[in-house]
Formats: sequence, C-alpha cells, structure tokens
Amino acid sequence: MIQNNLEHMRARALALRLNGLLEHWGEVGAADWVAPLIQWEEDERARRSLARRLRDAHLGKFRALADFDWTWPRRIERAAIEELMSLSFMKDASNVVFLGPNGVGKSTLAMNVAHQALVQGHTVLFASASQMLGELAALDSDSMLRRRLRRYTQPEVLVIDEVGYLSYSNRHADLLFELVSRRYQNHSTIVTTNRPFAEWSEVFPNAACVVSLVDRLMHRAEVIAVDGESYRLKEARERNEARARQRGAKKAGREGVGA
Ligand SMILES: Nc1ncnc2c1ncn2[C@@H]1O[C@H](COP(=O)(O)OP(=O)(O)OP(=O)(O)O)[C@@H](O)[C@H]1O
Repeated sequence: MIQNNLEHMRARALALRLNGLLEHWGEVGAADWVAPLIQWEEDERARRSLARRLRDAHLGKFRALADFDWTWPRRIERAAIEELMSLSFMKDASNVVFLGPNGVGKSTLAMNVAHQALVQGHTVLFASASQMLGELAALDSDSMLRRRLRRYTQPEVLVIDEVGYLSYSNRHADLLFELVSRRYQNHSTIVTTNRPFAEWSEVFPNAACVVSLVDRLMHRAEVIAVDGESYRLKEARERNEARARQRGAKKAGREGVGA
C-alpha cells in the first residue's frame, strides 16, 4: 500500500518534471512534506494553465447557465444543452450548431459550453464569423495565412459566432471551408447561426464549396434549435417599464408635496 502510494507520487513528480526532487527520491521520497509539495505544484500549474487558456480563448463576459431563464424561450432543449456541458461531443470531435433567431441566447449557451471545456483543461478560441473571416481574407501572404489558419485550427474547441448575419464573398466561403476541413474529425467546432443550413447558399452566394462545407460541418453535429422572442428586447422593455414607474412615482411624490 505504502509502496503503491510512493510509486504514484513518483509518477506525479515525473509528470511535473520535478527533476531535482526525483534525483534525491531515494532519500526523501517517503518524507511527510513530499505529498503536499507535489499537490501545491499541481494546483498552481493547473491554476496558471486555466488563466492562460482563459486569456487566449477571448470568451469575454457572458451570463452563466445558472442564471439562464429556461422559461423564456418558446422552444429549447434543456436536457440536450445540459448534456453538452458533459463535453461528450468532444470525444469524437463532433460539432455543435446553435440555431435560432436574434437574442434567444445562442452565443450565451455556446460560451457556457466553451467555458466548461476550458475548466476541464481544453484549449478554446471564440471568434465572431465576420471578424475571423475578414481578418483571414485581409492576409495577402500565403505564409501569414497558413500561420493564422493554424491559430483557428489548433484549439480543441473553436466557437464561430454569428454565421449568417452578413453575407460573405467567395473568398470568405473558401476560407471557412478550409478551416472546417482542417478541423474535421480532429477537433470540435461550435457554430451559432440564425440561418438554417438550407439557407447557407444565401449567406455565401455563388460559393461552390457551400455544399461540401455544410456536409463536413453536419457529418457529426448536434443541432440545438432555440426559438422565441429576443431576451434583449425583453430586458429593454423591462428597463423602460421600470423607468416609467420611477417617473410616475416621482411625479406623484411632487404632486403629493404640493397638495
Ligand atoms: N433565456 C435567457 N435567460 C437569461 N438571459 C438570456 C436568455 N437568453 C438570452 N439572454 C441574454 O440576452 C442577451 C443576448 O443573448 P445572446 O447574445 O446569447 O443571444 P443570441 O441568440 O446569440 O443573439 P444574436 O443572434 O442576436 O447574437 C445576452 O445578454 C444573454 O445573456
């Protein structure tokens, strides 16, 4: 038992590359202070790794799933979304597509899944479709393009947000196809879009690669459809109603004092 424990601790020290400690393992391996030292080192490295991956992911601020109002959307598959949080879709590099109209929480849900992947130790990159494709299309040297494509190919989860709000050129379509092909069967891609795939030929008009692009994205993909009224509009309406009530209360107060 004690021997097993020592072996296990030595393996952890090896994984941490604590070479100085390993060099003197025969003398100090069984000492009381070794276990906490290894634990501190593991905790600190995990903390730094998460901080680094969070910084590189460019997720920005988002509402946590715990504060998501499941009763607001007319249609939402809560169980399917909660299942996504287990990240099982990443095991076979499946993709996820959040489909629905404006303001129903597609980006928020995608960001929650992406954040869960970060917490579980994966690398993530969040990008808006137009910013990403615009940036790639502006690169005129092949070597820069290859390098930049790698930035979007390597993360274990790439979120491409808001495909479909603008219409794109053939060059944009080719770049998205290139990216999706490189990630295909290697890493998961999460897409948010307001347009069903049947309409992507309008998002990428005249682009020859649209059918192949959709084919690769959809080969292994879970489509999560969310439908309903915009939560942004709901919040704006509630803010206006609260302001109107405040104004009404102030007016009533003034009239009350004057009376
Ligand atoms: N059901 C919900 N409960 C709580 N907040 C929500 C809900 N749905 C959306 N929101 C909030 O509304 C705002 C808009 O949501 P989000 O950007 O995720 O929607 P979207 O579907 O991606 O919209 P768009 O397509 O316009 O980008 C965010 O601040 C988000 O936190």
